[in-house]
Amino acid sequence: MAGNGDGEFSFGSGTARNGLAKIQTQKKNNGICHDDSAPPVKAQTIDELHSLQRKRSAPTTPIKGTQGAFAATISEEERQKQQLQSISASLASLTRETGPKLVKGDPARKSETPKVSHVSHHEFSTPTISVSDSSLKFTHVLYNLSPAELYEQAIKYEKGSFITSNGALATLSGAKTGRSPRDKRVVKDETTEDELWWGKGSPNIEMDEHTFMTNRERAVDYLNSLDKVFVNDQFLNWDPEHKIKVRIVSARAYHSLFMHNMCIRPTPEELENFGTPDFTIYNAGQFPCNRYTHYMTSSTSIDLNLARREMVILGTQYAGEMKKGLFSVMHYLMPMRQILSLHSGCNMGKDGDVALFFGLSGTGKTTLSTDHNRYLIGDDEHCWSENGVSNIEGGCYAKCVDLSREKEPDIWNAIKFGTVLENVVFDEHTREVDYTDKSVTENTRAAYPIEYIPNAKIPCVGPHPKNVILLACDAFGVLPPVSKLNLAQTMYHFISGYTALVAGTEEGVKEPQATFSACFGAAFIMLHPTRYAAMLAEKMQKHGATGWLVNTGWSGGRYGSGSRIKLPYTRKIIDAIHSGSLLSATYKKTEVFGLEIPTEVEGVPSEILDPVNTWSDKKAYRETLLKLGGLFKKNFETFTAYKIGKDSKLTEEILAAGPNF
Ligand SMILES: Nc1ncnc2c1ncn2[C@@H]1O[C@H](COP(=O)(O)OP(=O)(O)OP(=O)(O)O)[C@@H](O)[C@H]1O
Ligand SMILES: O=C([O-])CC(=O)C(=O)O
Ligand SMILES: [Ca+2]
Ligand SMILES: [Mn+2]
Repeated sequence: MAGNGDGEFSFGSGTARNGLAKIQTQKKNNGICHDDSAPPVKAQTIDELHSLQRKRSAPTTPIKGTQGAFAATISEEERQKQQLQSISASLASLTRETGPKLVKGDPARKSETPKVSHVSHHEFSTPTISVSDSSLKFTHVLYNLSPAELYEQAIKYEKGSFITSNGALATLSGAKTGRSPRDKRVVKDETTEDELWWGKGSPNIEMDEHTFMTNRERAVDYLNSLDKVFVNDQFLNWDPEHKIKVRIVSARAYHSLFMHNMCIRPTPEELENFGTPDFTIYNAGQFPCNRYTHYMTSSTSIDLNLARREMVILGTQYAGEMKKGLFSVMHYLMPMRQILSLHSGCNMGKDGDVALFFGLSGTGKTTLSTDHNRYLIGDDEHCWSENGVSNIEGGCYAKCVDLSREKEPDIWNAIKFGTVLENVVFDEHTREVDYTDKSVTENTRAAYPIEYIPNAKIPCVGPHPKNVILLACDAFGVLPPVSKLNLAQTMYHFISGYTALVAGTEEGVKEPQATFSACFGAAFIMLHPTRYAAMLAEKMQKHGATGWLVNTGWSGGRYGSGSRIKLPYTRKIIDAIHSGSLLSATYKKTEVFGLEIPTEVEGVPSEILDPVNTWSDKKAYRETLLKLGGLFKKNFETFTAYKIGKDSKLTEEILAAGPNF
C-alpha cells in the first residue's frame, strides 16, 4: 500500500500497481476531450515555431555590460562591420581593385542574406566598375562557429562526415592522410636568408616572394569563389605575455572544428577585442597548386611567408598541416624572444614536478603525457621561457590506431561530442568505431579540446621542468627501455632525434624505419638545431633538470622478430622517473652507447632492462647494436662542425657522448 501524500491511503485509482499509469480522459464541461499536459506553443505556423527555437548569442551578440574602453561607443552593427572589414582585408585579392563581398551567416539560411553589407577592400575604389564576375557575388563568412554548428555544416555538406556512436564527428581528410614535408616551402628573403636554417637536412625548402603571392592569389581566389568560408579567430600559447593571435580561413567545417579544438579558444570578450590577427592561414586544401608554377614539384604546396605572417595551403586537406604549420611559425617567433619552443608533451605531478616528453611522431608523447595520476599541460607543442612551461595549443591530437579503453582510458573517454575523428572506420549501422581497422590509413587520429582530459591543467602552464624524457621508438630493439642521461648525453640524443618512424604520419612511410630528426622535430624547426639545443642545455643546467632516454619501441629482437615494449611497463618506468625513485636506483653502463641503465624498476621485469637479455641470438644483438651505433655516428657527422652555445667544453662533451666503438 502506498501513501498518496494526503495522509489517506488508496489502491491507486490512477496508478496501476505493477505497470503503466492508466490513461485518464477527463470530461470537461463542454464535453470535448483535451490534452492539457502542457500549455500550447506560442506560434501560429510551423515556420514561426522553428524561429522560436533559436535565440541569438555570442559571438554575434556583443557582451552586455562590457566595461571595455569602447563598450559604450561601438554598436553591434559597427562591430560586425569592423569584423567583416578585417576578414575582407584578409581575403582581398592583391591584384584586383575590389575585395570580396562578404556577408555573415550561412547562405542556406535565406532570411539572413545580404542587407548589402558590401565591404570594399579599397575604400575609394569605384564599385560600379567591376573587374570580373567574381566581384559580383557574395561570400558568406561562418565566423567562429560552435562545434554543434560545425557538425551540422559537416554532415550536410561534406561527404564522409558522420556522427559515431561515441558522439564524435568522423571525417575523411581525403587523398592525404599525413603531412607532406617535401611540399613545404618557406619564402627566402633578405631577412630569412640569414636567420633561418637552409640547405642539407633543413625542412625549409626555399621559394621566392613572387611565387608565394601566386599561390596566395590562387588560394584566395578559390576561397572567394565558394559560397561560404569558415573563419576561426583563436590564440596560440597559454603564456599571456607571448600569446599569438591566429586567423584560419578554410573551406571545410572539418578544418574549422579541428582548429577550434587544437588552438586556444577565445572567450566572447577576447573575441570582441580580437582586432588584427598576428598570423593568417589560407587553407584551400581541396584545390591544387599549379605545377607550372616555379618551385612546385607536386600539386600540393604548404607555403610559409614569415614577413607577411601568412601561410597558404593548396592540394592537401590533411588538417595536421595547419597545426604543424603554426608550430613552425612558433619555432621562429619564440626563439626570437629567447623562448624555447619544443616538440614535446608535458605534465605535472600533484607536487608541481613538471616533466617534458620529447619524441618524434608515434613515440608516445600523447599516450604518456596523458596520465590519470598527473595534470596534463599539453601533449605536443610547448614553450619554455623564464616563467616556466606553457602549452602552445588548446587541444590534443592522439593517434587512434589500436586504441583501447583499458590501456588508454582518458583518451578513449575524450572521444565524444565535439571531437574530430580522422580517417577511422566504423560500423555503418551502429556507428561503433573499429580502431583496429587501418583500411583508410594507419595514421587515424582524434583531435579534442584539452579540457576533455579530466585532469588537464587549465590554464596550461607550469613551473620549470624537473625531468626531460626523450622518447625513442627503437625498431632495432637494442636501446634499453630506460637510461639516465647526463647533460651531454641528453644534448647528443636531443640533436640526434632518433626513432623508428611509425607508419603513416608522413606521406609515403608505410612501415617503421630508423630516422634521425634534429630536436625530435626537424620537420618543424626554422633555425639551426644547435640554436634550440643550446637553449635547452642552458635551461636544463639552470633549473637542474634530469635527462632520460626511454625506448617505447622493440624488445627481444628487431621489428619483425621482437615485440613492442608493453605500455604498462613503459608507464611503470615513467612513474619511477616522476616519483624520483629511479634517480636513486643502482646503475650499470651499457657497451657501445655508454648508457646508464638501472638494474631494477618497480613493476618491470628486471631481465628486460638490459636488452641483451631479451635477444636469444646474442650475435645478432651485437651486430644490430653496432649497426645502430654506426647510423648514429654517421648522422651526427653534420653536427661535428658546430658549437653548441658559448660553452666549448660542453660542445666537446656532447661530441663524445655518442656511441663509442
Ligand atoms: N610502450 C609504449 N609506450 C608508448 N606508446 C606505446 C607503447 N606501446 C604502444 N604504444 C602506442 O604507440 C602510440 C604512441 O602514439 P602517440 O599518440 O603518443 O604519439 P606522439 O608521440 O604523441 O606522436 P605525434 O607527435 O605524431 O602526435 C599509441 O598508439 C600507443 O598506444
Ligand atoms: O603533425 C601531425 O600530423 C601529427 C603530429 O603530431 C606529428 O607528426 O608530430
Ligand atoms: Ca601526439
Ligand atoms: Mn607531434
